[in-house]
Amino acid sequence: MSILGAIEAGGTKFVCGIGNEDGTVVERVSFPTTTPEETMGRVFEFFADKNVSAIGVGSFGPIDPVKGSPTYGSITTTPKPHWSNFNIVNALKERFPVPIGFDTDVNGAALGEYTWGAAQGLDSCLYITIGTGVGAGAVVSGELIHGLSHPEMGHIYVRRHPEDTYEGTCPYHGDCLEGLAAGPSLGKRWGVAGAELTPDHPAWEMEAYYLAQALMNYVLILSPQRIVMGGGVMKQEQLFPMIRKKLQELLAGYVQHPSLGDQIDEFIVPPGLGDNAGLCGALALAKLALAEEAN
Ligand SMILES: Nc1ncnc2c1ncn2[C@@H]1O[C@H](COP(=O)(O)OP(=O)(O)OP(=O)(O)O)[C@@H](O)[C@H]1O
Ligand SMILES: [Zn+2]
Repeated sequence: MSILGAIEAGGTKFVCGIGNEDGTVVERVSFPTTTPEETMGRVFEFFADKNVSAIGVGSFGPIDPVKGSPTYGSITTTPKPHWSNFNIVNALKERFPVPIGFDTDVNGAALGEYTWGAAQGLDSCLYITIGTGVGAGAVVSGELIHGLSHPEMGHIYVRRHPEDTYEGTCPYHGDCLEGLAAGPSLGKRWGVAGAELTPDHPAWEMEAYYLAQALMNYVLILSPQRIVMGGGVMKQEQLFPMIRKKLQELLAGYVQHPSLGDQIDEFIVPPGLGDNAGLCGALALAKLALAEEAN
């Protein structure tokens, strides 16, 4: 079996790992994201003696994941200092002459859940993370979604909760989904970090209201067979039943399917790969790159 390399390239930290085609991670390291030179130096050092057959990168964005585009492989317009227009794929290729898979962190996580996790055996799934930001990726008919670039499903507009006067944190849109529902918005709205709010706090009803609206839009547009919800905020397990119920209320019976009815507990689920969802996602991108190279 081939040895595969995985890089979860986050805006705060990078996680590098080694694994195999079963989705098993055998070694991992993590370090803070500083400058591209320093951070990639540590990546090169980690993989130098690992003899990997392919490397997958699940990256923070926005990125250019469209093969054939002149800027394919780069992080494009990030406000993060030094990383704008940095081409990760080219940097890796210069060092390691193996297939490199590259996609958004959330497209990677969707592929990982589809390949080894909570969406195994299905044709489609959507993965959404509610963390420092909100992002979602999807597999549809067995393929990751790309287009002009990649979907940005965390920045959709949602109807405002009647009792919410908070302006929203998104630097681009103010009160888009990410602005109203990502982890930092909880702290700013309620004056206490999300992790400190008790499970019966009204914050969670509002949070579920926003997330259920987002899920309704994804159901109506993509019709995924399963929705996997991860990220720091979804550690609040009470959100799952609240989101399922609100989604059913919002859909109001318009889309008829058992997954939206009495089987909704299996439709909206936590990551099957747990806290490894991100790294396994990158591993799945490596596996895909290796398979594409063979074709
Ligand atoms: N138990 C918790 N309950 C509620 N919010 C939490 C909890 N744990 C973490 N958070 C919030 O989740 C956010 C961090 O999310 P996460 O751990 O997914 O990190 P991240 O990788 O930085 O996020 P992103 O994927 O957006 O880059 C913070 O805003 C934090 O306040
Ligand atoms: Zn936004």
